[in-house]
Amino acid sequence: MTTAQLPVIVITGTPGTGKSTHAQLLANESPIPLRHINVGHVVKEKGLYEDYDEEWQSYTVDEDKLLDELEPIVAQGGVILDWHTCEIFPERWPDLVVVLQCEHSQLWDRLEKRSYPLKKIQENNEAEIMQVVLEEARASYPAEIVVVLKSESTEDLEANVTRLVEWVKSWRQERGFES
Ligand SMILES: Nc1ncnc2c1ncn2[C@@H]1O[C@H](COP(=O)(O)OP(=O)(O)O)[C@@H](O)[C@H]1O
Repeated sequence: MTTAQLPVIVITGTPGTGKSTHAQLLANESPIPLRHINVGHVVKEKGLYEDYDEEWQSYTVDEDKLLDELEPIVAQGGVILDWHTCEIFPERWPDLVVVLQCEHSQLWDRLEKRSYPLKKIQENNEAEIMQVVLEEARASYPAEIVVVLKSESTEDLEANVTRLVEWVKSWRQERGFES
């Protein structure tokens, strides 16, 4: 947990479940400044990977370099870490871990629109059915900070972000910070 006056929120879930959409809307609607960090973009922009697999269209991330890059940013608080995996983040980092879920045939359609290779769509779809990311989150963080939210419609998105904004406010109030 950060000692900063602003929380650290991880938004995770299988690719396509809506992490970036949620993180951006939360950053826009939060009453206090929250910086949306798309971790995948940081990996690419800063070259924090060992390899790129053409066939799977995915990067093998250099986890040590990535953690070194993120540590000072996270230490300031007020960040939303948006990534499809969360287990590499140290347990002390997040105040809240949001796992987004989406019905798998809808997820398939979303991934198809991204022109992912078929096997990458299949792999992600199976991971969603098997709740791989949720298992990872539960294995890595205390149960009380892990929240599962459905992300299948605009109504879900809006309700989830409203709920997260309320959580941010109460997190600040509980610690005696003005909101
Ligand atoms: N709750 C939702 N309802 C409808 N469409 C959504 C929802 N969440 C995400 N989407 C759509 O699904 C696609 C993938 O969303 P994105 O936020 O990029 O996912 P991720 O960051 O998890 O890969 C986008 O086209 C987005 O508009």
